[in-house]
Amino acid sequence: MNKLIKLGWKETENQEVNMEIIARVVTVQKNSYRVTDGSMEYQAHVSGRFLNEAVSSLDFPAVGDWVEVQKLTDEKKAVIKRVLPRKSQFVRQAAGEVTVAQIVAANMDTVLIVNSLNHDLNLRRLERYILSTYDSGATPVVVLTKKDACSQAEVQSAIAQVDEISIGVPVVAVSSVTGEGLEELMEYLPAGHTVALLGSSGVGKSTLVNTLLGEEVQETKGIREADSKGRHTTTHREMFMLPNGSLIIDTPGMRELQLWEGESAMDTTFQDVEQYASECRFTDCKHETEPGCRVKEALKNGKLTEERFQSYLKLQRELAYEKRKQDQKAQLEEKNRWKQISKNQKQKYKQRM
Ligand SMILES: Nc1nc2c(ncn2[C@@H]2O[C@H](COP(=O)(O)OP(=O)(O)OP(=O)(O)O)[C@@H](O)[C@H]2O)c(=O)[nH]1
Ligand SMILES: [Zn+2]
Repeated sequence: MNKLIKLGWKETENQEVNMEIIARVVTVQKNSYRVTDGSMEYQAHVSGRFLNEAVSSLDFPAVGDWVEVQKLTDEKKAVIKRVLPRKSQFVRQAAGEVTVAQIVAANMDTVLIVNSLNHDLNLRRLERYILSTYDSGATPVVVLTKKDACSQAEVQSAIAQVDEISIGVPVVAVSSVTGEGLEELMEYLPAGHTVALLGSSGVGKSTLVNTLLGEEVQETKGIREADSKGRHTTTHREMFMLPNGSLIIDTPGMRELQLWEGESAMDTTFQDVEQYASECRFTDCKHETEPGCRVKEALKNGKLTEERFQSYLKLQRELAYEKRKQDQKAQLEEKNRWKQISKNQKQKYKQRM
């Protein structure tokens, strides 16, 4: 039981389960998983019954999940019978011919939203990441990296800009080169806390993780093992423990969340829903109770799944939020412009007198 707490288990949750059969998913491969019970790692598969009863891709285990297993200790194998209810989850719409929703991280307490100080600070994207984090059920912390590459004035200006849009969200500036800010960051990553990383390519996520891990643990990140054809493949570890006992989730899927953004996502990812919506009787149809709603019709006859419709609505909400923000900013700029004009006028007036 103590072992599970070390893995991030919270005593207050899931009280009625038998601790002896609980494990946590650390890596997801194609159809198999690596799970740990705190003493040992197992290669795991879902049970036949699980496969039969699974309704959606969201039912399958994800990195960070707590699962009920049957262990075959001698063979270091396990069968996954059930996924315990998630405390938080990040869902990604994997675009392709058929769009499947995919959980890229589960049961994280905190999400580190990583941005680089020496690149353009994309505040819109940052807002979106903050929103997605709240939506996921976790708490966001904004991390601004590469502090060493910036002047103090630049750092302060960036923090001020971020503070303005991320009311109440902690902002920490760090450098993986000098180690500045890392101690402060660790305050948000106490032992037993599960943390996921979110941020665009190149902002310094890997470097940060490696710095926090310290050299001697670094090599656990890629375990080399032989696949079925005897080739050596590198298994990328997706969840690992920092020396202080906090757990870090860093999955490729989390990294790709960045691709799933903006209006273009609405067009490409939800083309089908947009098509239905364009055929609704009313152009401003909310797809709720309106007559002649093609979206409701598609939901009814199964052409559109409820799950997909909900993702669509979520993205729409995000875009609407963004637009509102942009409008507010435009209004503010307009106001400031008039303020300036009237100030100039006043000055002219004074000079005349
Ligand atoms: N000056 C400076 N450079 C850094 C720092 N952290 C990372 N870098 C550099 O930034 C570049 C990108 O760092 P990565 O850690 O690979 O970035 P990432 O976010 O993991 O990128 P992906 O793996 O593509 O998602 C590398 O060249 C790092 O050496 C830092 O604190 N200071
Ligand atoms: Zn409609």
